[in-house]
Amino acid sequence: METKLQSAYQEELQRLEETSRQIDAQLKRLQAIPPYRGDDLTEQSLEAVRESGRRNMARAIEEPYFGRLDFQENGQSAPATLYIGKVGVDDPDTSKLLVIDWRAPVASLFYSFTGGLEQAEYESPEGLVAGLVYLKRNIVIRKQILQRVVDTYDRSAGDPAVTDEFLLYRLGENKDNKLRDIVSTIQAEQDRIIRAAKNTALIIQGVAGSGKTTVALHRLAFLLYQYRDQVHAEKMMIFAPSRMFLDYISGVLPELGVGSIQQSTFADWALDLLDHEVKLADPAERLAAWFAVGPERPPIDDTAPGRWKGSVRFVQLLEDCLRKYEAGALPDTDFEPWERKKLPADTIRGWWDVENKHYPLMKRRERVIARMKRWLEMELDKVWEASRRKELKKSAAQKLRAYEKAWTALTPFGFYKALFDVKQPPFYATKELCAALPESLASASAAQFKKKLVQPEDLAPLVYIRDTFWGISGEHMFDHTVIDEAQDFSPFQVELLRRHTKNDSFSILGDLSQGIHGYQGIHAWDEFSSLFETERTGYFELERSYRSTMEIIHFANHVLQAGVPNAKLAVPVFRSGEPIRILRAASPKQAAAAAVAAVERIRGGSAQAIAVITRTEKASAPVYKALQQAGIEAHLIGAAQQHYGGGVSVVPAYLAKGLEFDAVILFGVDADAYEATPQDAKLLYVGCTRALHELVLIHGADPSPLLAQIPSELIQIQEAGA
Ligand SMILES: Nc1ncnc2c1ncn2[C@@H]1O[C@H](COP(=O)(O)OP(=O)(O)OP(=O)(O)O)[C@@H](O)[C@H]1O
Repeated sequence: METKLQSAYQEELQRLEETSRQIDAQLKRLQAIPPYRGDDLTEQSLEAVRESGRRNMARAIEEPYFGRLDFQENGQSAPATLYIGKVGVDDPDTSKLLVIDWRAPVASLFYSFTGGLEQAEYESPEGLVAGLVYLKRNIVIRKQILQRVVDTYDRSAGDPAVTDEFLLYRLGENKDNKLRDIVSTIQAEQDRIIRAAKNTALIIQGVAGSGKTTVALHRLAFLLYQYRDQVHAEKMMIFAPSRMFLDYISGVLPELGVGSIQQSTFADWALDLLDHEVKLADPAERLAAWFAVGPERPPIDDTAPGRWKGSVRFVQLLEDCLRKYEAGALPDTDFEPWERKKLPADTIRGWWDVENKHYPLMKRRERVIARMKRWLEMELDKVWEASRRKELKKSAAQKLRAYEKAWTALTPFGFYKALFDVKQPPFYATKELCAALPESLASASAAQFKKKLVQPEDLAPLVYIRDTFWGISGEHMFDHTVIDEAQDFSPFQVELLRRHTKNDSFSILGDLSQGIHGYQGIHAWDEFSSLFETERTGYFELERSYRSTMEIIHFANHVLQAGVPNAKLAVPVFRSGEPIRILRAASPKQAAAAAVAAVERIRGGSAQAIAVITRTEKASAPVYKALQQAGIEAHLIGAAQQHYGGGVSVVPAYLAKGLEFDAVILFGVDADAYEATPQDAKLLYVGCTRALHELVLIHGADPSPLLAQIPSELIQIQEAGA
C-alpha cells in the first residue's frame, strides 16, 4: 500500500513538472508579445484573446489541476488520463488537452461518479458518452508544489466505493474570513444543481451548511462557461442579505476566475432604481422590534406588514390600481387652446389608448403631450398673421400647462403613498384595495411616508410601480439572478425580479428551517414556485451538511425539532468532533466571564474565526465589553456592518446567518430569550449551525426549553467557572 502511494506520488510529481513546464512556456510566449494598444478592431480582439490567455496561464501555473480521472470510453482500447483544473489548458502545438476545465462536460464525471463497477456516463454536446472509470484521484498542489495525492476510487483495488477521505480532510480545515471555492470536492448532488439548464427557475432547499451559497456561485461560473454566447458576467446578479455577507462571499468568484458579476442587497438595488426618492427607515430599529424578547415580542403572522405587502395578493391589488390609473388618468375633456379651436377628447384618447398603448405609462403620457404639441404647431402654422399667431401661441401654452396639471405626472412614491391615505384615497385606489388594507397598516405606513421613509417591504411595490411607469430598460435586465437566503424574500420581490430576469433564469436558494424573518419571508416554497410556469421550475433539496461536525449537526437538529416538530433535518457527513459544552452561569457577570474564558481557550488552539453569538444586538454589548476588558480584540457586529474581518466577532444570531466560524459560543441561551416557539428554535438553530468544529452554550439559572430533550451523549454540562 505504502509503495503504491509512493509510486502514485512520484507519477504525479513527474506529470506536474511536465505540465508546469508547458504552462510556463505558454505564459512566457504570451508575455513576450507586447500588448496592442492601437485602434485596429481585429488586432484588439486578438489582444483580448491573448490577455485572457495570460490571465489564465498565470492562474494555472500556481495550481494547474486538482483532480485526475482515468476514464475509458466505450470503444476505446485504453483509459484516457484526464486532469481537471480550474482553467483548461491545451498544448498549442498538438491541440491536446493538458488540463480540462472543471466545467467541461467530461469533467462532470469527476463529480457525478459515486463509485461502483458499472458503467458511468456523462452528457456531451454529441450525446450521452458511456464508459468505465478506473481511477478518481484528488491532487493538492499549492504554489506549484505537490502536497497531497489521495485516491478516492481505484477500480484495481476492488473496492467499488468512492471514499470521503479527501472531503473530510478539506472540511476539517480551519476557515479564515472568506468563503472558498469547492471545485475539488463538489458532491454529486451539488453538481446536478451547478450544471442545471440555464432557463430554469431553480429553487434549492438546503439544510444549514449544505453548500447553497457556494453551489450558487459555482453555478454562475458554469453558466458563463457553458452559455458564453448567451450570458454575460456583468448581466448576472447576486442578491444577498447584507453588504457584510457580500463581502464574506466576495472571494469565491475571483477564485473561479469569474469577475464583474453584479452583487447587491435587494434594498440597495431597489433604492438605486428609485433614484433614492425615498429612504429606508433605520434597519436596526426594525430588527430590534422583530427580535425583541419578553412581552414586547410582536406576533408573526400574515398580518405582519412584510407578509401583507409582500404577498401575491398585494401584487394583484396594486396592478388593478395601476390599471385604474391607466384608464382614468387622462382628462376626459377636449383640449381648447384658444376659442373655437378644439382637439377632441376622443382624439387624445386614441393617441393614449391605441397609438401609444405599448409604451409604459409615464412615457406614454410624455408622448401624448408631445403629440398634442405637434398638433398645436400645425394649427398655429395655419395662422398667417404673425401678431395673432403670437397671441394664440401664448394662450395655447397656458392651456396646455393647465391640461398637463390636470393630468399630473406622478412619481412612483407619489402614486404609492396616496394609496395609504384612507381618508382621501386617490381615484385609482380600487374598492378591493380599500377594503383589504388593514387600518393599522395604512396609518403606520402613512405616518412613515410623510417623512419619506419606507420599510423594506415597500421597495418591491415601489419598483413595480416605477417599472410600470417607465418600463425596464436593457441595462436593468439580468441574464441570470441568484437570490441567496431566499426564504427571507417575499413573493412580491421574486415576482418583481422575474420581470427583470430573462427566460426565468434563476437560482433561488434558502432554508425554511432558517426562516427567522418569517414576518416578511415565505413559509413554504410553493409561494415562489407558483410564480413560474411549472415546466420552467426546478426544485432540489440538499440534505447533507458539510460545515459542521456530526455532534453539532445532531445537537442543532434536536434544538430545531423542539420548536418545529416536522422540520427537515440535516444529515452530517461523517466528521466527528468535540461534544457540545453547555455552561451554567450563576450570574450575568459569571456568564460574561465564562464567554471570555471560552474565547481564550479556543484561541489557544488552531481556530481562526470565533463568534460569540447573542440573542439580540443589545445583548452583544456586555460580552463585547468583557472581551475588551480582558484584552481580546473583537469585532462588534451590528446591522450596519459592511465588512467581515474574521478573528473574534460578537454578533446577534440574526446577523450571523449565512456566515460560519471555526468555533461558536452561544451566549444567553436562557428560557426567556429562546422560548419553545418555531421562531426561537430557528434562531437558535441558525446560531448552532454557524460552527464548524466547536460549539459552546452559556445560560443562566433557567436554560431555554429548547435544550430540554438533547441526548446526554451529545453534550457536556458544566458549571461556569468550575
Ligand atoms: N462539496 C463541498 N466540499 C467542501 N466543502 C464544502 C462542500 N460543500 C459545502 N462546503 C463547505 O460547507 C460550508 C457551508 O457552505 P455554504 O455556506 O455555501 O452553505 P449554505 O447551505 O449556504 O449554509 P447556510 O444556509 O447555513 O448559510 C462552507 O465552508 C463550504 O465551503
